[in-house]
Amino acid sequence: MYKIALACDHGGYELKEMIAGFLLGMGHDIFDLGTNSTESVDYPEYGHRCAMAVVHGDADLGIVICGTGIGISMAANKVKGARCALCTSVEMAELTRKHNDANLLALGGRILTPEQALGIVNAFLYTEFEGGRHQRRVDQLNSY
Ligand SMILES: O=C(CO)[C@H](O)[C@H](O)COP(=O)(O)O
Repeated sequence: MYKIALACDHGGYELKEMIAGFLLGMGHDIFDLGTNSTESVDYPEYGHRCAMAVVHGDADLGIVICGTGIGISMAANKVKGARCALCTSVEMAELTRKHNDANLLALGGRILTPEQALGIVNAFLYTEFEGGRHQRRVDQLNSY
């Protein structure tokens, strides 16, 4: 079971709440970093907050959500050690775990259906990093 940090802006709030329920139902711990309503907020603060929690070991993995997933993934990736992947398909979620050892997943609350989002989250949580040649590349990412 994982401890998973969650953060969103107003565009991702409804999807965050649904994912939180899904994760709790599967027995994971969650670390909810907000926002906690549909009132307008600025996504950089939330993406940064979630990535800091993961990089500092307060959570095993993070999930960040804004309207598109783009801005909040940009914010998360500003944090050294964060490897945040914006995914729109199960295949992308599997490949970013296998190849990039992504430690944060970004989703678009205005882009994905709830069913698509849960499939992506499930794939992200249950796919392992393959290591090997990919480790060398992740090491390069981590060195910048
Ligand atoms: O997707 C996003 C960033 O990438 C934001 O959720 C979006 O820009 C918010 O827009 P608005 O203030 O019009 O609700």
